[in-house]
Amino acid sequence: MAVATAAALLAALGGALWLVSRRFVGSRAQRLHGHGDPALMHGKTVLITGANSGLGRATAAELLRLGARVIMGCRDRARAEEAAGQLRRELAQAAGPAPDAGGAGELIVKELDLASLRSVRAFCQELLQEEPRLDVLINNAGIFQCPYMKTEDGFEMQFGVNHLGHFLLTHLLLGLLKSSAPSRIVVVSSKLYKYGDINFEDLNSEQSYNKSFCYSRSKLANILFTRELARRLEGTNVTVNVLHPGIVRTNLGRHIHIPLLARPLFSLVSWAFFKSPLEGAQTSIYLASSPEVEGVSGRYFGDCKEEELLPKAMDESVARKLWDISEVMVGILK
Ligand SMILES: NC(=O)C1=CN([C@@H]2O[C@H](COP(=O)(O)OP(=O)(O)OC[C@H]3O[C@@H](n4cnc5c(N)ncnc54)[C@H](OP(=O)(O)O)[C@@H]3O)[C@@H](O)[C@H]2O)C=CC1
Ligand SMILES: CC1=C(/C=C/C(C)=C/C=C/C(C)=C/C=O)C(C)(C)CCC1
Repeated sequence: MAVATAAALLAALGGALWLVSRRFVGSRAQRLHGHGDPALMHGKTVLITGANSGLGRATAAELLRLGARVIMGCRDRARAEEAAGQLRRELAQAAGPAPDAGGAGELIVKELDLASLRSVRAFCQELLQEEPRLDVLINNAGIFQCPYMKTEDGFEMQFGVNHLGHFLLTHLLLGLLKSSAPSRIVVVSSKLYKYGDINFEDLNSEQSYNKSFCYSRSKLANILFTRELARRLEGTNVTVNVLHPGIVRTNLGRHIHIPLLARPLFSLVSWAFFKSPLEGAQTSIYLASSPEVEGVSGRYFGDCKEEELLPKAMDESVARKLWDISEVMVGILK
């Protein structure tokens, strides 16, 4: 009995030490790649969708630190202004009492609801009037496993926001990206694409709705979109790449129901095993800024390295068909 208790205590102590050391090591390894030049993004304009929270917020913070003019495309102005204020304060604190004048970038908040094609069009119209250039577009915003809902235009919400909203956004900004070339498009997908399929006969999930399948389908659509766009952009000096960030502690899981009593345990587990937003944002930052990926297009990345895709994510005929149907759905082609 005494031996069993001692063993249990030792195991608990060992586990706790391991968790703490993992966090300690993790915090030292938050930045996977050195951004060498602190003014790497000076003079560059970057648009990040969903930049008020999680990965988008961390990506905005880093690119701002590297000197970019960062446009935060967010659906809720109040939440976005609050995040922008915090980011500006963090930057000022990091700069200390004698900030390097002209070194850090600039943050601009703009309203963009990807669940509304009207909002996407209004956002782009304003951006095209105000911005002479766009060097990087980061399609980051996303919604995960929500209950069945439709966008303003009647699309299943996850497919509508994660794929179709970004599809129209990219289409409307492509001219500016081309005239700003060399320029980059970065698409945030997920490893969960593996469990999705593009079921063309029910893209709005009216016959049946499975929230996990629909999330995976939208993330597979992100990859097929990237590969088809890369093909169409050959020779333009505009590149497009897609990534998965790993499992990251963000607000994405807001629609997952966890019983009240289990939440502390879940928080502990996520604290120990999930990446921090800054760790999770490394591949987005890398693809947006690193000279290493200059000219690289149509590839899939994780942890700042290229990874292989399943055949279903490389199927050119599915990618073309999805492209054609998406054009009709967002009203580019009647
Ligand atoms: N966290 C993870 O483990 C993983 C995340 N990802 C992907 O990373 C991306 C970022 O997610 P993450 O940072 O984790 O999650 P968060 O929920 O923290 O951030 C998502 C962002 O998307 C915004 N958003 C949601 N719906 C809309 C909309 N209709 N219009 C405009 N913006 C919208 C949210 O705005 P608001 O704050 O107003 O809700 C928020 O800013 C997503 O594409 C997600 O699929 C992929 C794999 C794993
Ligand atoms: C961290 C965390 C949660 C979980 C989030 C999860 C599990 C998100 C997983 C997202 C993945 C794997 C997306 C892949 O594309 C909860 C439930 C909101 C509770 C509060 C803390």
